[in-house]
Amino acid sequence: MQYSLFEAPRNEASPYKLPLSEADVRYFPSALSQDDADSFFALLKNELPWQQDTIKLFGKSVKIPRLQSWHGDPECTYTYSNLTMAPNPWTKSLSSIKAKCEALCAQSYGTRFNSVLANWYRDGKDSMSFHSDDEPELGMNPVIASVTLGEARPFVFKHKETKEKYTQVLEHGSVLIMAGATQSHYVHGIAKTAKPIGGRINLTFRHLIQRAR
Ligand SMILES: O=C(O)CCC(=O)C(=O)O
Ligand SMILES: [Fe+2]
Repeated sequence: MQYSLFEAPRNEASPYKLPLSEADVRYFPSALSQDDADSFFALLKNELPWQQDTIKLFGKSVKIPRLQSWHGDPECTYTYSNLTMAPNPWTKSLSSIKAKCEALCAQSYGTRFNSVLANWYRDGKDSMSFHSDDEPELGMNPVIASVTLGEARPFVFKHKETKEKYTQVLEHGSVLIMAGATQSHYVHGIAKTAKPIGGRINLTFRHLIQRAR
């Protein structure tokens, strides 16, 4: 059977390009096989040193509504909402998922990642508020690869000027690549839900630029 361009099965070789103006976002629904996604979920859940960090918001200390773990090459210290994190080392699973993301990026961007922020959303009460990944150490127009394991959650983009929203459900084993001017024009986030849902791990692979000391 022949597929027309529009009926082509969604697979790793043909990402879905999100219909967002002034952005470059590609979605690979089954970048990881079901078996790999299942085993990485179980491994990472147990092996990463998850912690609930505290950030300063308007002068007040607040616990973030999820657990996090920051990993990367030794020089990759990261500052996020006044929180400075020294990197934990790469684990075998993280390095192997990183290689997969680099392969997906190879043709269009050639990005090599040197760090990853892991987030553990324990249930529907855990969330991430709207933000852009636009810290100076990410440089202009960063390429960020976001891997989802576990419960699928809606990922919402909101245009900074028009406020227009677009939602992509991020499924188990998927990879979403944000590139180009995406961070300049959009914020993104994961909302809370009252539905009884399971846990989700998200990994955002990043390339940090070293600042001159
Ligand atoms: O959990 C997600 O899908 C989003 C994570 C995210 O935006 C981030 O880590 O910067
Ligand atoms: Fe983000």
